[in-house]
Amino acid sequence: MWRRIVVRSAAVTENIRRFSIAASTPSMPSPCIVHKRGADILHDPWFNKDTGFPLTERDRLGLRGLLPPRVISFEQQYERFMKSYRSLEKNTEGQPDNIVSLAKWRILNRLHDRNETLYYKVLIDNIQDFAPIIYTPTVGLVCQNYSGLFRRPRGMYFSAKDKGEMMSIIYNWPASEVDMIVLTDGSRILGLGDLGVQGIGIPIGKLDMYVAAAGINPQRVLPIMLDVGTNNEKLLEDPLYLGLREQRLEGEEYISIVDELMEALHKRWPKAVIQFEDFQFKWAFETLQRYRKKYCMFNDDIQGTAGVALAGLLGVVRAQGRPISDFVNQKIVVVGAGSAGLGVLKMAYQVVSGMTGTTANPQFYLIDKNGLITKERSGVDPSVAPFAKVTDEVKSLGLREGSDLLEVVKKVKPHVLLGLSGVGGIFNEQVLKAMRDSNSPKPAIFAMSNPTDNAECTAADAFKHAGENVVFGSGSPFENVELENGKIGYVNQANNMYLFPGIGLGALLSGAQIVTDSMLQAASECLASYMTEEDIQKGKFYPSIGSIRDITAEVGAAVLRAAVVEEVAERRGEVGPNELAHMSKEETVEYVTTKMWYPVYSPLVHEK
Ligand SMILES: NC(=O)c1ccc[n+]([C@@H]2O[C@H](COP(=O)([O-])OP(=O)(O)OC[C@H]3O[C@@H](n4cnc5c(N)ncnc54)[C@H](O)[C@@H]3O)[C@@H](O)[C@H]2O)c1
Ligand SMILES: O=C(O)C[C@H](O)C(=O)O
Ligand SMILES: [Mg+2]
Repeated sequence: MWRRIVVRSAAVTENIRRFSIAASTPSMPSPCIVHKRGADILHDPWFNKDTGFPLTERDRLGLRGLLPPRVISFEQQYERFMKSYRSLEKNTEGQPDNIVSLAKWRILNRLHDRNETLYYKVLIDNIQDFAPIIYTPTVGLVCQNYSGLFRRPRGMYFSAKDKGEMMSIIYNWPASEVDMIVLTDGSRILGLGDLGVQGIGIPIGKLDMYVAAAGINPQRVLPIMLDVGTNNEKLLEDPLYLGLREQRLEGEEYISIVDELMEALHKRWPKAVIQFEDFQFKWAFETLQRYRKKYCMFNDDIQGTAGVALAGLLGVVRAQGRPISDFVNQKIVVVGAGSAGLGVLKMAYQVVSGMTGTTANPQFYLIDKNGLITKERSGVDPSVAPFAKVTDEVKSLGLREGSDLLEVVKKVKPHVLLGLSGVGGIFNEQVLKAMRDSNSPKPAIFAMSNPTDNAECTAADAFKHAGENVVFGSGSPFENVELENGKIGYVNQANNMYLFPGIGLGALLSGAQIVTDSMLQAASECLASYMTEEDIQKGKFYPSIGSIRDITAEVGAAVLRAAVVEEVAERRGEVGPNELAHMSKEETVEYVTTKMWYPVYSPLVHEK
């Protein structure tokens, strides 16, 4: 017995040592095997280096004569791209925002289609500037115009017509290894509604963030659109619409097609993590329940958003100068009882129960398009029911079933007003002024709906009407606000981008069979504790997007550790749960960091 333990821990120590060395020794990029030659390489964005191919490589790969003779370094290519991007910015000055954003998206997309290594290098180094183009909010505009913008396919497209054949279609994907999959059916794209096949832009944007923030190798990501029709009449009538021109599948027909796709994905890539994204309410919860114990999957809108919002809500308590345990006394009004709003409330209830050791009945209020939700409401969805308020409780405040937002804010006087309704401007002047009159020293306003026009209020309006003392977060980026007192009103981007890349990365590296609640909680706690007291006092609850790779490594490590503790981790390559269990927190972060892909030109080695 003793002998076995000693032998095992020696091996563990050796593995940890090897990783520490790997982390600290700068190494040559590993060679990359390529099964093609000549022009085929130039036309493959995974391998293409444009004018960056060294002469020896041109010789080896049959590229001589196919490129101008001069070799341009990676750094020079980078500079050249950035120069053309900056000149586009200058040339489009004064034009409408949408036109400028789309022009920026086009130039980045062209690079993405041509040379992925350079694309991800510019993306990572300029994430602050480029995230709003390849991700929220511009990605919404791209989805709305997708059929017109379409030039080249990206990812896989499955449709209702593929039923019965998905298991074979899946093998049409050229990469033998896939780590991260983001899947949508296009039914609730941001706050823009049903965009059918055009919703493919969302998985593409999310996976770009996976590469940029979590260092997932872009050769191992797979965006998927499951086109089961659309109920969007405008799209159905559009002769250039690229999806199925029929109404969405419903009921058993719908779920059986998702079942088939999930089975096919699992069969070919059993270790891949699958993120569900932008599914309409009725299927978001149903599919999560159906698959979360069977596959390594999570729903970003429900679970990723919850963790990010919770980190913000705990930040509000800290900003008020109260101990975290005071969270149980916070009055929070959540506007929007959909996938996102319910996800947030569910996690917030769990935290309160954890803190109080009892079944929670906190002062959290839920509003949907029909107003305040109470037990009196008939026909409430079972996922909403636990958050409906007891009628007598709201009566004592002078409220009733269906009370409107303004009334609720006036009577409840919440510490936090959190919007996940998809309705732009719903936090209007009156509502914001009512927040100013709440008793909180630092009222918090989270206008989390996307894209920008769907935000419940703008940052400027929040500071103007609710007072310069407010703390503010929004799903889409807004500029910081110059306040009349000469200070800066800080804008937090309260977006699930701060968690989903780390959740996916941690799940992947731990080899987790499933994504558990404690892995998700670990992610949220990690984000919540990332900000210093000084940051919090300045109203900063989330890191700046420039540090997204750093926070993602931390979140990834936290998720990985939770998976090991919960014993859902499995060996993936040379490091298994045993070795991971023996790593300190710092070693885990270091391990996760060494596993992140970074864009450099690897020497290409041809193999038949
Ligand atoms: N910031 C983030 O990270 C993040 C994450 C997920 C979702 N979101 C955004 O949240 C929004 C909602 O997403 P979802 O998946 O929950 O959508 P959903 O369709 O599931 O839910 C929307 C909810 O809003 C309610 N609603 C509609 N009109 C309302 C009104 N006038 N007043 C009050 N409530 C109203 C609906 O009744 C419904 O309960 C979207 O805009 C999405 O972009 C943001
Ligand atoms: O995509 C985003 O920016 C966040 C979120 O997943 C959403 O659906 O709005
Ligand atoms: Mg989403």
